[in-house]
Amino acid sequence: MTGTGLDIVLDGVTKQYGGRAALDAVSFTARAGRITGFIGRNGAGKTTAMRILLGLAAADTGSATIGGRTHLGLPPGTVGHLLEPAFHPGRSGRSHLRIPTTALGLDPAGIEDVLGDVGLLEAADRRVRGYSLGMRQRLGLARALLGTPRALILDEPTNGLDPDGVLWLRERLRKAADEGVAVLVSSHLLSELEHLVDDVVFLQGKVLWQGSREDAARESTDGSLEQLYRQLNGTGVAA
Ligand SMILES: Nc1ncnc2c1ncn2[C@@H]1O[C@H](COP(=O)(O)OP(=O)(O)OP(=O)(O)O)[C@@H](O)[C@H]1O
Repeated sequence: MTGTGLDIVLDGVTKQYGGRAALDAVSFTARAGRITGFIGRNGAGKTTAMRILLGLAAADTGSATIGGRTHLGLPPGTVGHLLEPAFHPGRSGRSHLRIPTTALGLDPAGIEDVLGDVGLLEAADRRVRGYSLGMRQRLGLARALLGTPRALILDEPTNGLDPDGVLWLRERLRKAADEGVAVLVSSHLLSELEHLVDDVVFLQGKVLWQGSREDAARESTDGSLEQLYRQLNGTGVAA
């Protein structure tokens, strides 16, 4: 189960690293009850924006809020996230879920639910060192879905997933959005996002374009996100 949603809002966020702007006055809203695709080249600032939303990096100017509050001001467990997941290779998948479950005071039965959800029940007691890339990604998603998150922030969630995993994720994120959760998902796979998102934000340090999937289809000369990406970047090369 996921909880009723909260808008994810970046408002005029600028972030510089070594005098170069990774984000330049970036503003967008990923609305509750919708899936927002976050699209951009390598180095476009997607991860930086997500790190700022999660309180892992500080904006130089502007604000990053979820339901009107910064991440620090939210009750623990409000935001499920998948961002460069790190696991202890010597611990089992299940034990990686026990820690946040205890810390957040969640019902331990939820661990079995999410393990079943991501298809890791059989492998749950094996050490993560023996997991494939896709299994690690599933474990990261299980952690993001624990409890009743009201917003989901997922950086490249389809990385390493097999076709079953991709299809499962698509349905799971739609279910979350239908329950009112705000879902912000970055991906390099434009074709994957075609089938997933309600709204899109094209980022290249600045917001190049944002709007609904329907508006994107109207803007794109052939209706696809891939073509709109080409138009915005003035290039024949897709991400
Ligand atoms: N901690 C850091 N120190 C210095 N520069 C950084 C740091 N984090 C990000 N950057 C720089 O900020 C810019 C944006 O990086 P970011 O990782 O946010 O992009 P991205 O869109 O997530 O890229 P990718 O698709 O490759 O994951 C890049 O130029 C990157 O080198």
